[in-house]
Amino acid sequence: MTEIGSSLEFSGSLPPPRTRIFKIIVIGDSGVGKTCLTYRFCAGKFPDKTEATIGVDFRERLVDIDGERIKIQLWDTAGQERFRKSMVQHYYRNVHAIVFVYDVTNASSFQNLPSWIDECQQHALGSEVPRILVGNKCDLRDSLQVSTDTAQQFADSHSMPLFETSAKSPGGPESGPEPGPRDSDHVEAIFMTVAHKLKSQKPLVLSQPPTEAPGATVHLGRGRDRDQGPWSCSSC
Ligand SMILES: Nc1nc2c(ncn2[C@@H]2O[C@H](COP(=O)(O)OP(=O)(O)OP(=O)(O)O)[C@@H](O)[C@H]2O)c(=O)[nH]1
Repeated sequence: MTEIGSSLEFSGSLPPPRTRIFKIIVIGDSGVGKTCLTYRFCAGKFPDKTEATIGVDFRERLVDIDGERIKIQLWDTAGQERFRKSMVQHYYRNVHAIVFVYDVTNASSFQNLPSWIDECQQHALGSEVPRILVGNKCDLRDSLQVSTDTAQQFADSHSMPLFETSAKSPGGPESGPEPGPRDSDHVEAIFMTVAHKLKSQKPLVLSQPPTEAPGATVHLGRGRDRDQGPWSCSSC
C-alpha cells in the first residue's frame, strides 16, 4: 500500500475523472465501537475520547483502488434508539454497503444483530447490498463473550463475511494504539475489502467532481477476486 499525494494533474481539454462515492453505513448497538472503527479508518488512529453518537456522523476518506479515485463515505450511526429516531430514514437512502458491528466482549450486542438486520430489511435493503459482520474490541481477550465459532455460524447463515478486529489495536492484541510498520491493520483491510467489493460491481450512481480537499489517499494493488462466495474473512 502506497500513500500518494493529492497532486493529480489533468492536461489538455480532457475533463477530470469523476470521483465515485461509496456510501457505507455502520450500524450496531451503542458502545460497540462504531465511532472508533470509522475514526480509525479515516483518521488513522484511535480517538482520544468519544461520546454517544447523536443521529449520524460522517467520515470520509479518498482512496485509490486500481487507479481509480474513490471516496469512501462512512456513516457512523447512533446505536441508541433515542438518538436514531429522527435520522433513520436518511441512513438508508442510497446505501451501497452495510457494516454490522458487535462487541466481542458484550454478548447482548451480538444477540441484537437480528434486529439490526431486520431494520435494514424494513428499509428495503435487500441481499444485493453487500454486508459484512465485524466483531470489535478483540484486544480485550480476557473479557471475550462471543466466540469466533458462534460469530462465524451467524455470519454464514446470513451470507456475510466475518471480521474480528480492534479499533484500538488493529494490528492485533500485541500491537499498540498506533499501528507499527509491521502491523497489518485489520480495520484498514476491512473497509478496503468492502470498497474493492463495491468497485467490482457494476458502476454506481453517486459521483462528484474531484474538487474537494482529499483526506489520506491510499493506493492498493489489485486484490483477489472477491465475487466468489464469501468474499473475504480475517481475524485478529
Ligand atoms: N478496548 C477497546 N475499546 C474500544 C474499542 N473500540 C471502542 N472502544 C471503546 O468503547 C467505547 C464506545 O466506543 P464508540 O466508538 O463511541 O461506540 P459506538 O458504537 O460509536 O457508540 P454509539 O455512538 O453510542 O452508538 C469507548 O469508550 C471506546 O473507547 C476497541 O477496539 N477496544
